[in-house]
Amino acid sequence: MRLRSLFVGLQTLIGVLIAALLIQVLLVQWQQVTRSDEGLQSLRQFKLLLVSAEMASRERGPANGVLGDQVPADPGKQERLKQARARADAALAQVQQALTGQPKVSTPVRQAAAQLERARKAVDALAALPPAKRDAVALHAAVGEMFKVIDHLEPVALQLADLTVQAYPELADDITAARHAADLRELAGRLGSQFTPAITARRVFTPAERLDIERLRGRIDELGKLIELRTRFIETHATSIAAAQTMQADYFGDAARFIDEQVATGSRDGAFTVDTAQFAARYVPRMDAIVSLRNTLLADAEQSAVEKYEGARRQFALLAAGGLLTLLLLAGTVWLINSRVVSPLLSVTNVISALTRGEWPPVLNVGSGFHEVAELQRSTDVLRQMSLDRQQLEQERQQLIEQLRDQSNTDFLTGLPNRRGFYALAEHHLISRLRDPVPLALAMFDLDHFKQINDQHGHDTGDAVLQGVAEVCSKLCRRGDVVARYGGEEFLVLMRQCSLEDAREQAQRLRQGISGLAFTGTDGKPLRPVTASFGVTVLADDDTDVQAALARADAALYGAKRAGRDCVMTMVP
Ligand SMILES: Nc1nc2c(ncn2[C@@H]2O[C@H](COP(=O)(O)OP(=O)(O)OP(=O)(O)O)[C@@H](O)[C@H]2O)c(=O)[nH]1
Repeated sequence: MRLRSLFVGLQTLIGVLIAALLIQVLLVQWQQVTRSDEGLQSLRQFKLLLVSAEMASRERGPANGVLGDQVPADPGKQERLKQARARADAALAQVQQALTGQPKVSTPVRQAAAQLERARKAVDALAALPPAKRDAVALHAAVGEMFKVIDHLEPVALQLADLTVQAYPELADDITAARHAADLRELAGRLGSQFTPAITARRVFTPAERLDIERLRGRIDELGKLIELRTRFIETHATSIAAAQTMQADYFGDAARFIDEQVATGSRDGAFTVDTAQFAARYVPRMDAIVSLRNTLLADAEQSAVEKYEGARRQFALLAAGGLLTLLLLAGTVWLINSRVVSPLLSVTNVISALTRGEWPPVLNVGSGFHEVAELQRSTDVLRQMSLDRQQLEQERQQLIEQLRDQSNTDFLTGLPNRRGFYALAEHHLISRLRDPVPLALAMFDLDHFKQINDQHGHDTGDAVLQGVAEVCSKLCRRGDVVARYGGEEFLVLMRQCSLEDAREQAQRLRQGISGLAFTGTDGKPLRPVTASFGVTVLADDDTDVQAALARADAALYGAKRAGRDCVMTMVP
């Protein structure tokens, strides 16, 4: 596997794993935030619900006042009832609005509101009768209708309390104690209502009233103990503990003693020393401590819930930021390792591979990696540079060899192939003849009395004559024919596709061309015409080299010299 693929694959895998883990953690944390938010909403709804139950409960006091009065009732009492009803309506409307979209809990609240309307009608109908016609049973029935309102609200309170505790288990004591306090306020109110008929008629309790009063007092005591137990464990909120102590002193101390006195009077002779208004003025304010405890417990619980909710949100934000930072760091690390380690290593590998294959190595970007990698790049670049130098030297050496070979095959004076060059070219022609059999002819010529030119006009003039002869012969010969200087003033012409007769004629043309040349001596006077003697032959079909043909041409040349020079002699194989 290639290094880059491995690297990219591994990094992708790690990135995906980290991202998956991060998403999982964020999801869990977000659920915590959502749960805390929902719990907080439930707690606030719970609070509103308890307030609305309290308001509905409080309405019974002024209702009792009107029911115990003349017809028409005292305007002050009627006004108090009106205000109490308005407060109850407002509280119920508020809780109904808060519960919108939650049919499970909003329906019972709606039913409670409807029940309250029914109870009010019953109260109003009874209050319209003369006092003599308002018997105990009718009064009980009217007040009972009002109690039913609370019966509708109680399960909702329980449900909202449960939802709150599910989100905030640590607030279980606060919430339960608050619920107990609300129940206590309700029962305390009901207890007070139990005295109204007896006090109004200044009579002893009926057995049913006595039973209800005792039952209520028993439940009230029980709730008092439960509240004490719950609040004992609430250590974080000193305000709640203080409110609980105040409630114990106010209600279970002062109010309980007052109730004891009234119970004793109602059980003994019914000679109450207070009327209903005085009873209410003495008793009702003591219940405020219960409401205060409930409110304090809920306020403390809400404060804790808000803190926890904010904490969950903060933690989520921290986790999200941390996760994002981790991913960014990972991406940065990947980029850094890729650009500073992997890529430089791959470029070094490419260079070394090219070097080992003997190819031209690619350019290396030195210094793009970390210190150690850059060191490796520098070393590799030195190797690369050395290899380039070596290859350049090798090229130059090859060029030099070529040049030397050319020089060793060429006559430096005339530029014609020398003897060595002639043999090489002749061999090439002979090899070609194996594939393509064509007749080859050979002419050898020698300048006549050349020594005299040297002697009379000097070597430079002799050289100029040799160059002039070489030039005219090259011009007169066809392309592909070989004109060479065999040595001294002796030349060779190898002619392709040429019979002996054709060769002889070509030799004549060359001879005439040479004799037609005009040279000037060192003294500025023209030289006498230069002539040459020619020996011509053809190569035999089975000749594998030019030696035999050279010997015949030489012999024919010798013949031409003996025949008086400046002529052409031929010899057949
Ligand atoms: N200037 C010059 N002279 C050369 C060169 N090579 C050979 N020679 C001269 O050519 C002359 C050849 O003389 P010979 O062999 O006696 O021949 P010749 O004088 O031409 O007489 P024949 O061949 O018998 O006609 C010598 O004097 C050589 O020194 C050269 O490259 N330049």
